Parts: sequence; C-alpha cells; structure tokens
Amino acid sequence: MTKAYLLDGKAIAEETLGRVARETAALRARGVTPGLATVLVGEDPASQSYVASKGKAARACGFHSVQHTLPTTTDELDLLALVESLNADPTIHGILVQLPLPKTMNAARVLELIDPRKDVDGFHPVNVGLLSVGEMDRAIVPCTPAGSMIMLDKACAALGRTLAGAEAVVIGRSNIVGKPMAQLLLQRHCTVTIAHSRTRDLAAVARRADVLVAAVGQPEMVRGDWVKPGAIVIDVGINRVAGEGLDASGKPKTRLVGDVAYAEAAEVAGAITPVPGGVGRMTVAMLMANTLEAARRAAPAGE
Ligand SMILES: NC(=O)C1=CN([C@@H]2O[C@H](COP(=O)(O)OP(=O)(O)OC[C@H]3O[C@@H](n4cnc5c(N)ncnc54)[C@H](OP(=O)(O)O)[C@@H]3O)[C@@H](O)[C@H]2O)C=CC1
Ligand SMILES: Nc1nc(=O)c2c([nH]1)NC[C@@H]1CN(c3ccc(C(=O)N[C@@H](CCC(=O)O)C(=O)O)cc3)C=[N+]21
Repeated sequence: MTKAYLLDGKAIAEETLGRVARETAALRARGVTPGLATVLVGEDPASQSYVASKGKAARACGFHSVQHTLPTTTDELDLLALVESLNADPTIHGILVQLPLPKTMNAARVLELIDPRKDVDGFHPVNVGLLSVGEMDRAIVPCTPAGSMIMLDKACAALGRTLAGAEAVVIGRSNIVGKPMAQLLLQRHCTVTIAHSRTRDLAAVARRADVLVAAVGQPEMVRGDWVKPGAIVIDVGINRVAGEGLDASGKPKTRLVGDVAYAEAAEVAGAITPVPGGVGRMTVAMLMANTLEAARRAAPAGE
C-alpha cells in the first residue's frame, strides 16, 4: 500500500514566515513597520496559547506587536472602544479579536466595528463580500482557508494534479473556515460541495472528493473508508482529547487530534495534513502574511 504524501505544515509555514520576514525588512527600509494588535477577552488556556504564538510569530517577522488582555467581565462597550482606538492607531495595520468571545458579548457587532482594511482575520462582512465577488486585490482572506490553499497547491505540485475540475468536498459551513474555504476552491475551478450536520450519508459524499477538507470539530470523525483512494485530505480540526497517563503536575494528559482518523486516512489518501503540525501552523503564518499585506496597502506607493 502506498502511503500518502505528508503535507508538513511546520515546514510550509516556515517558508511563508521567511518570505514575510524578508518582505517586512524591505518595507521597514521604506519607513513602515507592520503592526499587529491581538485582543483576548477572558482566560481560556487554548486561546491564551494561540494568542501567545501569534505574538511570537509577529516579533519573529519583525512586526510591531501589541497584546491586549481583558477580563471576562469586560463591558462590551469597553471592548468596542478598544477596537475604535486600534482602528485610529496608525502604527497598527492588523487587529485580531480572538474568538470565541464571552457569550455575553455580541461577537458580530465587535467584528463589524474593525476597520475592514485592518481585519487580518478576514471576518468582516466587507471582506466576506470581496472574497465572494473575487476582488482579491482588496479582500483579506481568512487565514485558515488561505493556509489550506497553499498546502493544497503543494499537494498538487507533488502529485502532478490540478485543482481545476476536481471534486472538492468541504465538511463544515462555518463563517471562519468552511464557507471561505469553499469560495477559494470555487475560484480555483473545483466543483464544490459543502457538507454539514444535516448532510445525508456524509461518508458517501466524502468518498466523491478528490479534495477533502474536514472543518468539523469532531475528533477523528472522517474514517479511512470515507477517503477516495489518492484524494488530497486537509484536516482543519483541532480537538483536545484525553491522552494516556498523567503529566508532570499530575493532571491527566491530553493530546491534539484532527477531524480525520489520520492513520487510516493516510493509508488511502494521496496527500494528507497531520494534526498537530498541519493547517494550524499555516493559520498563524497567514495571519502574518495578511498583516504585512495590510501594512503595504496602507503605505504610500513606493518605488
Ligand atoms: N487549524 C486551525 O487553524 C483552525 C482550526 N479550527 C478547528 O476546525 C474545526 C472547525 O472549526 P469551526 O469551523 O470554527 O467550527 P464550527 O463549530 O463553527 O463549525 C463546525 C461545522 O461542522 C459541522 N458539523 C458538526 N458536527 C458535524 C457532524 N457530525 N457531521 C457533519 N457536520 C458536522 C457543523 O454543521 P452545522 O452548520 O450544521 O451545525 C458546522 O458547519 C474545529 O475543530 C476547530 O477547532 C478552527 C479554526 C482554525
Ligand atoms: N479571531 C480568531 N482568529 C483565529 O484564527 C482563531 C480564533 N480567533 N480562535 C481560535 C481559532 C483556532 N486557531 C488556531 C491557530 C493556531 C493553531 C496552531 O498553531 N496549532 C498547532 C498546535 C497548537 C497546540 O499545540 O496547541 C498545530 O496544529 O500544530 C491552531 C488553531 C485560530 N483561531
């Protein structure tokens, strides 16, 4: 049995981050330093660790990086005021409000207040619209789907495939992953199916896919026999599940798994992304790429 080509998210992300760092140096030579502000409300440990890794990547790229941490009890109006002050701050080109926000807050209202030109997550309705009409010079594309497309291009190059005409199935229809992913695949001329929790016979739908994207949030839901032989499998899922034994502080160990049963799927797929070390790495890298691009668009035209 041939084993799938492993799409190494860490290595591909490093490539992207290297390019961003080089281009940032060039932009700084013109007097512009990309600035990224992250906003975290509450103390969710997973969110804290994501935000920390974003700050670290920003500094490694040579960005100006600021982090705002607000207590869970923050008044929504105070968060809105912070967003407005970041909108008005010329040293900040990218604003990321970490999701999920506390349930007491209206997340849509917060996201819609972010200046679309600084919306490096690509979640603002203006960016959603620009993506859907294909205005890619002005749109900011959500990081996870954008990173997934880069990995798909690597897979196509390695396997000698092309996306045009391919059957693509995206499992998941969220605004942050599933829908924008489907838009990008459509732009690349795939025949796109979006599946979700009401889809009948999901396994059969998945088996049609030359390109299968799982963005579900269900640990290892996609089994090996859901994968068409030779398909390219992009596993977006990040699920923390119980591991074996105890950690150093005596708490039960946990581990990360994707939405795809990796070992089974890797026996059948043509190429596959691992979890961890897959799409998650690319998400952080694309956030840096989006921030650099936002800074460039804000900078006066250079020679
Ligand atoms: N790698 C990365 O950088 C990132 C990873 N993630 C991870 O990706 C996953 C998806 O995230 P996100 O899109 O935000 O999640 P959401 O919970 O917003 O959306 C999940 C989607 O999956 C569908 N779904 C849920 N259960 C099933 C099922 N049993 N069968 C079929 N469809 C199902 C839902 O359907 P319905 O609409 O009908 O409810 C929904 O459309 C999560 O594991 C998340 O942690 C997210 C962002 C970034
Ligand atoms: N406004 C906003 N924008 C986001 O982009 C956003 C968000 N909110 N909320 C949560 C999700 C999730 N997300 C991830 C980022 C990095 C990894 C990542 O780096 N994962 C590593 C491992 C991480 C670990 O070990 O915990 C990996 O897959 O190898 C994963 C998931 C961004 N999100």
